[in-house]
Amino acid sequence: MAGEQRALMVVAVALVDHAGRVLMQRRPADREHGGLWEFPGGKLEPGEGPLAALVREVDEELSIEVSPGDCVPLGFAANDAPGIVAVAGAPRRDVVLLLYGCARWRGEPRAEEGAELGWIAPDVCESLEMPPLDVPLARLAFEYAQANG
Ligand SMILES: Nc1nc2c([nH]c(=O)n2[C@@H]2O[C@H](COP(=O)(O)OP(=O)(O)OP(=O)(O)O)[C@@H](O)[C@H]2O)c(=O)[nH]1
Repeated sequence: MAGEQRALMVVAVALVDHAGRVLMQRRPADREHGGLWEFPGGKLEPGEGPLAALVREVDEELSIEVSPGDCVPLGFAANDAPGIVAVAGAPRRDVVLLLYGCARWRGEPRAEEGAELGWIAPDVCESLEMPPLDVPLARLAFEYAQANG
């Protein structure tokens, strides 16, 4: 329906290496959720499907190439679920975050300007501060990393 308010759809990837670590990105300090560690990704553009958005976002944010066939849906999180606590100062809106796992890519991941990248081991994950929807998805990411790293 015209003018209907829909949830913001965001797609993200858990890239895993052979040591079972997961690539995470620290958001630039001056942005929403600044300083928090998240799975790389971003918003779907109008008319775009989640896999197309994922391929585009990893190219833009990490300068790497992934094939849709190498990306496995791991799960999703939405902020109307019980237990999801918004970060102070973040706008109130419905967001759905779709997480994919991926163990194959071309190129060397590079951080975009102002961001930082880290290969995160499972034992370090607990100590990272993340945006609310990335928190429940981290468990799925590390399970995938353990099975596919
Ligand atoms: N990963 C993640 N993103 C969230 C959560 N909650 C929430 O509002 N978002 C928002 O979802 C959007 C993700 O898209 P994005 O990564 O392309 O956004 P951005 O601010 O980096 O880039 P932009 O300049 O395109 O807006 C951001 O506006 C982010 O703040 C969450 O819990 N996890």
